[in-house]
Amino acid sequence: MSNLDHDSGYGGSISDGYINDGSKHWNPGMTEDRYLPGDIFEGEGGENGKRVMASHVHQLYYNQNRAALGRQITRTVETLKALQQMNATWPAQYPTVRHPQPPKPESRPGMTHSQSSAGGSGSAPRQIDNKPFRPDALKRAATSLGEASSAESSSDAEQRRPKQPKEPERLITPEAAQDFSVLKLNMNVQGFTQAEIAHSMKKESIAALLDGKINQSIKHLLLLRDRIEDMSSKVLVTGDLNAGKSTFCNALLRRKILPEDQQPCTSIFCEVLDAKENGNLEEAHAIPKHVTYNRNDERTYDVYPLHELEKVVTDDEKYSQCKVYVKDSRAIDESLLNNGVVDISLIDAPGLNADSVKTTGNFARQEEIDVVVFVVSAANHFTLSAKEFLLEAAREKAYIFMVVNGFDNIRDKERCQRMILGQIGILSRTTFKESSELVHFVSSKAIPTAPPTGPPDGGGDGGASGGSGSSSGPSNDFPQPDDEDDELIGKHGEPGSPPDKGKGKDKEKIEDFEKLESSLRRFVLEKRARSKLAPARTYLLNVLADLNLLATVNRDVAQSELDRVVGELEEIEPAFEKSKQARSEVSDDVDKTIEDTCSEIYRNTRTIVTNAISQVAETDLKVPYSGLMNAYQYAEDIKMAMLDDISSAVTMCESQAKQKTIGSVNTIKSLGILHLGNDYTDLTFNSDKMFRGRRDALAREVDFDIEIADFFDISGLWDRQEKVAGTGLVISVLLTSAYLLHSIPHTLPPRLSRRISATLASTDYTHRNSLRISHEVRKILRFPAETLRSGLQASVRDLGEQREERRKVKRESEVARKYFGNLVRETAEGRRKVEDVDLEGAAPGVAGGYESGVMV
Ligand SMILES: Nc1nc2c(ncn2[C@@H]2O[C@H](COP(=O)(O)OP(=O)(O)OP(=O)(O)O)[C@@H](O)[C@H]2O)c(=O)[nH]1
Repeated sequence: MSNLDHDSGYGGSISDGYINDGSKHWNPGMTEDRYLPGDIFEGEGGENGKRVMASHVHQLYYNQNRAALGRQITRTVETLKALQQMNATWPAQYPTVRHPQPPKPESRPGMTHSQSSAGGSGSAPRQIDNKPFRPDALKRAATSLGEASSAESSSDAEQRRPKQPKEPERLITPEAAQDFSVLKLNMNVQGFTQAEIAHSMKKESIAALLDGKINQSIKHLLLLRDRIEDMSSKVLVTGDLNAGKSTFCNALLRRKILPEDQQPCTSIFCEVLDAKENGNLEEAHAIPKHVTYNRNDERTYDVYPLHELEKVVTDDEKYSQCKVYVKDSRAIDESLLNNGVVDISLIDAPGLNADSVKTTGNFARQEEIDVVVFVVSAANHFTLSAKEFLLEAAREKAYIFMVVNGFDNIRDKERCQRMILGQIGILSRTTFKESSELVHFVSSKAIPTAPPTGPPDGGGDGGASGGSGSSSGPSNDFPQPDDEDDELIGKHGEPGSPPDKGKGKDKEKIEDFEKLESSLRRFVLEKRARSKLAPARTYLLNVLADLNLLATVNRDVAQSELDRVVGELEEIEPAFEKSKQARSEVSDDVDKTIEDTCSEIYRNTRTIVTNAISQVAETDLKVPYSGLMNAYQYAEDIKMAMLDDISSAVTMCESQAKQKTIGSVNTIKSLGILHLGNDYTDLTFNSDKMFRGRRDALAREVDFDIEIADFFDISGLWDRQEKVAGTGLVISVLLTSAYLLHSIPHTLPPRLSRRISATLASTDYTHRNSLRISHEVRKILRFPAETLRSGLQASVRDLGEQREERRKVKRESEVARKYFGNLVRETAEGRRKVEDVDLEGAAPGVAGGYESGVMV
């Protein structure tokens, strides 16, 4: 305060000589702040000087607070926008879950973990280490409370976390959702709690809802910023019918702008604004009912000159309200409208009665109304409507500025004060407590006013002479009191006589009114601080608390996700490598199995068929020889028997190949089961179907006619010829013939066998059949081999995809954990800053100043 005594607080000291001539001008270029009342230096030690100083300091604090809140709003909007982006890539969890709170041993239920996994792997994982690898199925978080009843600290909970990656932990309580105020999601489904609905919803849907909430919040914050940056303040003047509201407004303006009448006349809301807001043009804009006013659009109002205002204010049929632009050329330290600090507008409301009390109550509740001034007639006290209004308004606006008007009419002033203050005590305790600042007993009519059209008379110096304004002197037109106890000056028997003639008394009234004015000014400034800054402060505190909770939960969720995927990766990585190795090893094994099987079958078939062909002559074919007559048939039979023998050798080879194939199919199958487990697709293999397509048409192939030569062993014949040489020709012929006929069963088979063998050799029969059989086996084995190979391939691919997906989740979770970790810090920091914005006890010498009634 000692500094303040010497320093304006705006960066320039008094000795800078800005305004040391005491001139009542302000210098807008000097600082950002606009309020610099000229009488700031008048009597430094005087009460007025201190009051002015105090409001000066108040303004300084106001600007500091306003700037701090404005900065925080900007920062919070940026934070929300960043959260929206984050939410798009990493859908934020809506905390129906409670993150581990600092331990509250008495009440806290044991925590149960559940999760919603971001997993979502597209395909089933494969077997790892011969045991099926099955990450847990996706789950949404579910409400679960209190399995264990004993208390548990966060670090206990931390330690309790299983080493193996299981479900990431979520600590669920539906109450956490209740902790939200601004970002609370509106999920109303009858019969379900918010938490239940949240749990049943997809993460993305919740993220989308949250996104909407964030948008709303950003919009609201921007409105709040506009509001705190708005330099205007609206003062609603209301009160009973004929209490003198219009007269009071005129007195504040020092001009008779609003029509005053003995009878109730104001029937619409009249807002009086500085003409500067209307291009310095004095006029009234009457706004027809159901039209939204836009000063720049003349279609939205009718223009009236000020002296015709009466026509407008009484016409509640056509108009709903009117804006009255007036010039207020009083000095900034005197003028309420043009005060150099805020653009104040006065709203003269229609008098209260049973019909209007609701409308006015609603009007007063509007956000833009910073201050409510209640005008009550000193003679009439509070009517029923007044009481109803005040009780209702007290709920919204703790303090009401009370103007007890027509005090000039009261003879026993002390008694009147006592009675009215008593009533105020009942109607608004808070106002009563600050009554020295908030309750003023004045005579508005005693304040000199200039006519609506004429120039303002320039302020209260001497203009109060005779107690009359330039256009309307005090009169006895003030309503007569109902209360018999009230004693009115100029009452019965003195019609028309002024209530007070003494010049000294008028001066007193003017002083009282001026006191009211400076109180009102302080009150407007302070209330403005509350009504403009408090909503921003409260909202910021709420939104930052919500963000902090959201961030804390999501940081924990991100950490859990991270733990989970890191654990899963520890299993997947080696499984993936193993699976890749298995793929190539098994592929080689299978190739080898097929190759070995086929070559063995080829070799085996070749040996057997070759043997069969070469040995067919020695085989007992069991074909009876029934003499020469049937020799030809015999030869045919022998030939067929030989071919059958060879065919059955081939058939035997085929069935051996079948057996071999079954064995190899089983080998491949066991390889599949070994490496793919249950994911191995087993094919049904029916060996009976093998070798059915191509019948061995051997008989057709060996299609030669039996020749005579086949029956004779020529070389044997020549041997014989030698032996029988010397015997007679006939005997010789006979013997030879007999020998030939006799030797047919011996000579025919080798002969036929040779021919068959030669024919088969010429068609490469053995090789062809061996090849055919081994080819068929290869063809059969290729199926399970291919299935196994593609199974292994799929396993590698799946594990690779799983690995990639987990890696992605890991990366995202790391980003999210970091982001939300920062957000936790940022929002806590932001909240502290906003908490530091102290709107209650702001300016020293102002806050609490009402208590004593003197600003110190
Ligand atoms: N004696 C005396 N008369 C006053 C005072 N203030 C207002 N009046 C008179 O009271 C009557 C009503 O004043 P208005 O200002 O029209 O009252 P109001 O509350 O605006 O009336 P409505 O808006 O119509 O309800 C007028 O005749 C004023 O001259 C005052 O301080 N003393």
